Amino acid sequence: MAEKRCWDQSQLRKYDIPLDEIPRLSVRDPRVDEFIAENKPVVITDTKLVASAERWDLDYLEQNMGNGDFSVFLSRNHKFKYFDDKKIAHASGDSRLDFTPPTRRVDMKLPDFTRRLRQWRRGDERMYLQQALNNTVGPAIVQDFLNFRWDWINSKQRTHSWGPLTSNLLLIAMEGNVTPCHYDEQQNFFAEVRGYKRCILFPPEQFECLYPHPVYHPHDRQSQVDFERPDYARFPKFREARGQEAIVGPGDVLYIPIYWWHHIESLMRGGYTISVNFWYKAGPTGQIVYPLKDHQKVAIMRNVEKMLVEALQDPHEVGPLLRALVLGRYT
Ligand SMILES: CCC[C@@H](CC(=O)O)C(=O)C(=O)O
Ligand SMILES: [Zn+2]
Repeated sequence: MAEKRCWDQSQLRKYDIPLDEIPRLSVRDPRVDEFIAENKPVVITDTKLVASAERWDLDYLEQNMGNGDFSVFLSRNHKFKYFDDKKIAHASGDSRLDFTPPTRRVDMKLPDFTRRLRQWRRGDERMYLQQALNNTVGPAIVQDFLNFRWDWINSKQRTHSWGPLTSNLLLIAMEGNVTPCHYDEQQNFFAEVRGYKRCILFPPEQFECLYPHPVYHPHDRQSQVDFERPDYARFPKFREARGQEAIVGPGDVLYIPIYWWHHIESLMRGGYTISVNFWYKAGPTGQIVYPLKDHQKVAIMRNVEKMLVEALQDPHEVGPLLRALVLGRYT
């Protein structure tokens, strides 16, 4: 029986990128573990992982989130491109780094956030609450958190020898908000609690099509390509990018494998969305097997960049040195 779809194509932003579909498998399907073992994305349904959060809406959160401060990012447009503010200071020695932060972070109490959300008018800065769940939340939220299906997710962590859980981010986005394409160095079970999010993923081997900022740059790990207005002159291989897409809704859990690129948007005209992610450190590398996997080569490239910036001090000398090393010799 065809699932009743709660969204339509008009709610998705238009990109000129060919997209395949990420498989959706029931939590009881044994192929789920095969996908995770192979570091391949999959939408897992019926996990009940965050079923205890099904009742989370703005009113409930306002009543029960306690009086703690929450990190809210503000943007003058719909994009919330992550940046590492520690790298601004470091790179500021490099005068030619013309970095202007695309968003600003403010601390807000939950009631302030929900009020500003309700009062939001076109032209106001968009908001995106992104806060690690911690012990400042109220007892009802603690109870909901403790009632997450830790048995299921802990069994996945064990089965696949992942490292420790590092954090659960509570994500409350306005409809239409976009987290532009980037990769993380952690395994991620991305649980959708409320609303619908469109996730576009690319495998690590598409590194050459997605042109990440240099490692020393505040936008390290983020793609330089603006999906809405790609600069094919600077990023010609972006034409070869081919993504995998999933629209996740309440109760869905998307496995975002470590080092996989992902662009995530809250559907337009879909109302605010609530997600909780589960980030895990990678497991031990174990036996090195050749040829190396693509994500291992990304890790090697990161280390080479870090070593060269450290050795040369001036990041602008890295390009010329690598060109001298490669051109006419390793080409
Ligand atoms: C700050 C993290 C945001 C999230 C994307 C999104 O839901 O907007 C993501 O990129 C991840 O879970 O890795
Ligand atoms: Zn991410």
